[in-house]
Amino acid sequence: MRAALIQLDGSLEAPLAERVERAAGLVRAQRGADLVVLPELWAHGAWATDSWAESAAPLEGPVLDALRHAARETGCVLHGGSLLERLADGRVFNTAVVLGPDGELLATYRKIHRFGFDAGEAAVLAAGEDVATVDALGSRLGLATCYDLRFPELFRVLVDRGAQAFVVAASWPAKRREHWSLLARARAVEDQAWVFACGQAGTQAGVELAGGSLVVDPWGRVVAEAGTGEQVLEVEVDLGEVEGVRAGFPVLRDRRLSSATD
Ligand SMILES: NC(=O)CCC(=O)C(=O)O
Repeated sequence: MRAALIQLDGSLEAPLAERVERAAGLVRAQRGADLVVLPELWAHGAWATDSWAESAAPLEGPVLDALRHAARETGCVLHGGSLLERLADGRVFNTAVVLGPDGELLATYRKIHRFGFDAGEAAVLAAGEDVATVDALGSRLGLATCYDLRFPELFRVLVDRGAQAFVVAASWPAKRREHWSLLARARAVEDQAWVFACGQAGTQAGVELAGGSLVVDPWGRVVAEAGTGEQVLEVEVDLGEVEGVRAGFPVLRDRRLSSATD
């Protein structure tokens, strides 16, 4: 299985339509990839909180359409990063979308853990309540977004639902870069699962972004890691390795406490 993580530059200088076309073009350029991943809120700006009120929109719209077309043209499973989804009742969620090779929407995931303590995302957005998995590429993928990476219980719930790989869309800041790679590896080791973690590069709304997108195998080894600039991180992996690791070193079987949610 070939994966391509598109670590976009987070600059918001170009108009939205241009940025969407550019991101879609980069997806289309990944012909031959089975899984393509975009970062968190790449179209709206994960750190551009002040403009969220005007840029949030219903999920069905031009950005999702562009992603659908790109997935179809590339023939890949596309984790389209996340979008600011406005509901009819006015609530806004940070919603990740996964599309199939025919452009069909396979899954959505509304970010459960909002970043910012009492400000930013935590003050402006509604919290998702449901975990999400998607069956694709002969595996079950569990979805998580950025700050979620700090909450191992979410990943345990995903494992209990059969997840063998986690796809994490993020816009992690440079000042906590060490946490990013450490947490991605920790989730891989403790859950014996693949981690595909796609971040952003550059500077956005005054925040320097970490880049450093990475793919971690179910043994906790980093098999591919991006630098700090815009980059497409390509890697060939065998998702089926999970079963061998879990059978050969069966720590998940030794659990004594069940996860808090079912
Ligand atoms: N967008 C985010 O969720 C940022 C998370 C973050 O900066 C952190 O966990 O640290």
